[in-house]
Amino acid sequence: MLYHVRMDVRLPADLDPGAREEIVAREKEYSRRLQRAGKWPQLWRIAGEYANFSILDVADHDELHAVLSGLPLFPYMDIQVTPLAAHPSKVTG
Ligand SMILES: O=C(O)CC1=CCC(=O)O1
Repeated sequence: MLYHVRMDVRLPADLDPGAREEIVAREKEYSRRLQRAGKWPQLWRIAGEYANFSILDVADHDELHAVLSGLPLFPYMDIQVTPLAAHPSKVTG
């Protein structure tokens, strides 16, 4: 199943710079592992914001929740999920 996900990152302004660097590095590694596995096929920065639009390709809502709640930055994110269905006018092939 495909999901459109918006993630807004809201790290505390007073977060220790070393802790910030460490959690962002873990986030990068976590997302790259999922990208290589084909579960995170699209990742776009929203221009001018510390936020992204992503497309996640996972089995179901439960796997989506597991992926999102496993994000190192999950405690510092606002997340909006939109499940995607096939559009009848889409040309395929
Ligand atoms: O920087 C972000 O938008 C948060 C994020 C999600 C995956 C990643 O590598 O960073």
